[in-house]
Amino acid sequence: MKILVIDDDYDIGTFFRYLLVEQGHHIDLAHDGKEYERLRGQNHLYELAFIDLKLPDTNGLKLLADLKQTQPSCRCIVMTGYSTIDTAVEAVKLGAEDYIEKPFEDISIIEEKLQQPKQNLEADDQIEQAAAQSGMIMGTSEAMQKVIQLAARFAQKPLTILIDGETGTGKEVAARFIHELSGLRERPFLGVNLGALPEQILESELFGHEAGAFTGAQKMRKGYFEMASEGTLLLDEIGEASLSTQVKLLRVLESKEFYRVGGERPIKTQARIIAATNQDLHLAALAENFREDLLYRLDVVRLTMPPLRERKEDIPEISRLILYKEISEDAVLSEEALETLQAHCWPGNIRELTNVLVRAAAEADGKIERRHINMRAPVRRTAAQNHIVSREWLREKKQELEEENYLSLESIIENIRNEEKRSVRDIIDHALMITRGNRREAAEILGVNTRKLRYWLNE
Ligand SMILES: Nc1ncnc2c1ncn2[C@@H]1O[C@H](COP(=O)(O)OP(=O)(O)OP(=O)(O)O)[C@@H](O)[C@H]1O
Repeated sequence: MKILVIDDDYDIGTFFRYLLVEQGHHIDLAHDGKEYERLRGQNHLYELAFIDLKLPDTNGLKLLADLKQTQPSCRCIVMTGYSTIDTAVEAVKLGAEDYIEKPFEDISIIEEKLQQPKQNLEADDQIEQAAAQSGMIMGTSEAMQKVIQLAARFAQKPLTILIDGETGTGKEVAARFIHELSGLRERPFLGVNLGALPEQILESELFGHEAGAFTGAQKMRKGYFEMASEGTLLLDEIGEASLSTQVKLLRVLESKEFYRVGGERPIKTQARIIAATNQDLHLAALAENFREDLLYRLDVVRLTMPPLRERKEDIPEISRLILYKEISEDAVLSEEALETLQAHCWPGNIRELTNVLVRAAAEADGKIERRHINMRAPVRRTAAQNHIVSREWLREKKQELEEENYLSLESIIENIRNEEKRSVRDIIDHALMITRGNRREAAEILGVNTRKLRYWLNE
């Protein structure tokens, strides 16, 4: 095999040469960017490259990107110290097959890389299987394929994964998918919704409690961290966690240890943590509603689930499979019905699509036509709508509101509008501040395109 090793440490070069030449491989060494350029000029074709990320005259990521561009079939493994794990994650996103940490604990990890990787077919099979087990419909859209590839690359690494995306996009399904792919599938997968429980109950749910820790705690009980130990723990709706829960989570992520409520003995956890949120945690951190240090711990690998409106080509397959699963294999959609589904913007994403399909199937009792598709979820009527609204009642309400605020209705509305504008401006200002005025990056943080941001700025 023809192998390229890029590392400024001469000892590492010697080590590789000794190991690889002895096994009959051909090896080229580059100690910096300049030597890489020289080899590049000689048009060698490599099957495998080991690339150190820290080089004296350039960045290993740059060389990796160049190598992947000029020789896409060359498998690249980056070498990194644990402190540069973020860069290693970046490298995998750029196309590196894997990263290995230096110093090498034993050489088997390098020898493993000398074997041909698992056939793509086999890897594809594993992905299909994990999708089936987790109930994830993958579709073929580019947006979703990117997420799946990224998930597959990181599933087996002991890294924390943050999954974000709008409500109903399948964050929980994706977490199960990762668990299935991770090699932990025989171990437990547990999910806990951090927004659903009051603070004190949540603490004992997460960490467990000792017998007698509080009134009613008659027996010792294990918490999620303990039950999921060695498996996967999904911290769902992490953006809803109170600041004090955030502190406790940070402590566990840092030390891999926790105490049961009322306990004195630290308990170790190996649980692989996946966090999910539909909030922009970076904005929440800016507003000081989310701890930055915790965000940094969680946001090692981020998967952003695409909204359904950005994967409209997947709607036929998703609809067909949902109907098959939820209704029957005979339930079918007419062409027009499908067109209607593809034209909708789906603010509630796949959850909303499921509800719409189930309602339509109930109404159609056979082939689903356009007329059976009703996007609007049943709207809960407000008190005012149920009231037989009289002029009298309206006048009274208006008066009540104006007296409460010491202002006319018109001024109240004006104030609300100004207040809204001010908070939007604050958010945009902050986004520009942390990106040092880079509009493209700021727009990315805010989840809009640069044209929209420009429009907002003009506004
Ligand atoms: N890719 C998918 N394949 C099949 N079903 C999906 C997919 N994505 C979402 N769903 C279905 O949509 C519903 C919502 O999914 P899920 O709970 O994973 O979304 P979520 O992003 O975690 O939502 P929320 O933020 O509101 O908790 C579930 O019924 C789930 O089965």
